[in-house]
Amino acid sequence: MVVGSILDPEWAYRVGHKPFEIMGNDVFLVVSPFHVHAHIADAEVITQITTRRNDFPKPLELYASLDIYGKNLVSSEGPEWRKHRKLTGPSFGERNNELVFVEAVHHAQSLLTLWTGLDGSGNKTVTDPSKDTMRFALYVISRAGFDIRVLWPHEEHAHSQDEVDTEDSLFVGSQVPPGHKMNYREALSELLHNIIWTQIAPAKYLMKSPFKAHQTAGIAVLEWGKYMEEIYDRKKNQVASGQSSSGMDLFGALIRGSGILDNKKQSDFQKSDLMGNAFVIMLAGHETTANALHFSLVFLAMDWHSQKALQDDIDRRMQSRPIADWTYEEDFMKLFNGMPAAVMNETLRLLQPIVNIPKRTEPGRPQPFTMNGQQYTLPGGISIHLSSAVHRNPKYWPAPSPDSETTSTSTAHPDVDRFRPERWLIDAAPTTPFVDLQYDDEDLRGPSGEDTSAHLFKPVKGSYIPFSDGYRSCIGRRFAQVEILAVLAVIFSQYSVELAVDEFASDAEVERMPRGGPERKAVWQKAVDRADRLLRQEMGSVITLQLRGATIPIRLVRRGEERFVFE
Ligand code: HEM
Repeated sequence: MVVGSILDPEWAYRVGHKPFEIMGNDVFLVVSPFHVHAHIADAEVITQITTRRNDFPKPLELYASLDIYGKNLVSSEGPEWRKHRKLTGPSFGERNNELVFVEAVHHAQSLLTLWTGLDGSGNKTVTDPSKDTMRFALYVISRAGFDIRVLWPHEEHAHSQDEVDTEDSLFVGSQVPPGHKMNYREALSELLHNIIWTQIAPAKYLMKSPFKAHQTAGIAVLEWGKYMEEIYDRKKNQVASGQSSSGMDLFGALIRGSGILDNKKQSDFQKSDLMGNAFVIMLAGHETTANALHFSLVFLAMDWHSQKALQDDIDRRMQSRPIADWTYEEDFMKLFNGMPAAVMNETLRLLQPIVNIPKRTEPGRPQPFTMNGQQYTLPGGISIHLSSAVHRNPKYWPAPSPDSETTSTSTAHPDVDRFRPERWLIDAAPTTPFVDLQYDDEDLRGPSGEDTSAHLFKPVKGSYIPFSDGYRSCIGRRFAQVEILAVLAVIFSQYSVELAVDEFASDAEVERMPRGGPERKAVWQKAVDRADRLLRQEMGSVITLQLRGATIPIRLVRRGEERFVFE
């Protein structure tokens, strides 16, 4: 069973820590005549790998598909990576988080309107919430990062063309603008869906292929490139004329930082470097966050007690102040120290968007490491997988107190494999003081501060790596945390999320079943079992881990109007 499982590249998501238990070790090698793979679920070893950047570089061949528009921060190593990190790093400082918070709150309300209707009554089935969370996260990064305002279809009528034309920012909506074949959102979403094809041929040849998927990929590559060109030209003119924009203004910062407009100096950068970075930040900046939001909603819909605890915690922390008064400065830390962060952390623990963080050793350069006081060596020229199974390694993840209730899926799964955000609340007092990594160059670092709140359970260093760790950790970690916590707070301060049960019973049938009674519970349980099966079996990664070929429909209902509450 284990041998069969580990041939699946995403086995760590499907079977968790089991193979390590059977092997009796949290590091094991899979050796074939062609290659050696090391799988690692030990926190101490993971920390050594993430902090020794030169000994354990990234396998760049895996990132080639991200180079469509140019080399970038994600797909480079060594001195080239330093160059890209220095260019992009300054845009991710603390001062930009306010903007991310504001945009996330704004778009969260638009998302709610889409899901609950203009009158906010809700209780309508959202068949594929992942599509909308993807749209939400794309709109936040577009505005916060690139000054592009994307209008939701239900909001387009509220913006006259005159208003749109006089704004400094670029407005894009569902219309296909002149000179384009796809709207902005379609171009990126088609590109991401079909990115694999970009590896077999350049866009202009893909467009001539008899296969629809190839043609779509080709068009999407060119379309997205055109949008980027337009944004670049617009920004270039703004920078050249000394205009400044608020917030991250990533493109502006890239143009200024690269010195590309400075005719007197030889720049280290080319336009393709700016395009390449803009593309990967847009991509990395929305798919991961969208998944985390989507899965948080589904997990909470399956677990009424955790959802209620979340709502109570948000009410207590935000004290029913109107959403319009929420600010990053006053409110982010409240959310980061409480149940909203516990929900976010637990979702990322169970469904880490990048299942195996890939590293390697250089050929001919074996690398020593220590584990439990013993010295070992990883051979040179091998692939290394920092396995998300470390997130389900029982030695790092104590169960929450037995009296923290759960209505979630059956207790058939071991605790460590279940969604229990309460496990993050078990040690509410700050434990050891936070010790930040020493970076040899401050410009190379991403966001400062802790991965998780000091007021919540503090995982052993290296045992919780949804954002990776060390030098090559996620530069957008704080961006993502601000965004996810803001949207969770907006949604759950007003609404509850439930699984839609349309497949099992009509609305009229549900209404006839007594509230809280066994008949209703049986229907709800069917929806939970289906969702549980899909989340455990039907996911796959193209770039990040997502549901593939199936959806888990949900409904948002006003708080107090829930249909499926069982004590
Ligand atoms: C829940 C949300 C997110 C998760 C779980 C996540 C996870 C990760 C992980 C695991 C890596 C390391 C990848 C590797 O080693 O191959 C990474 C890198 C990166 N992430 Fe994120 N990310 C998230 C959100 C974001 C956001 C919002 C942005 C930008 C706005 C972003 C931009 C990047 C970039 C540019 C890198 C490459 C950094 C480097 O190599 O120096 N990510 N992310």
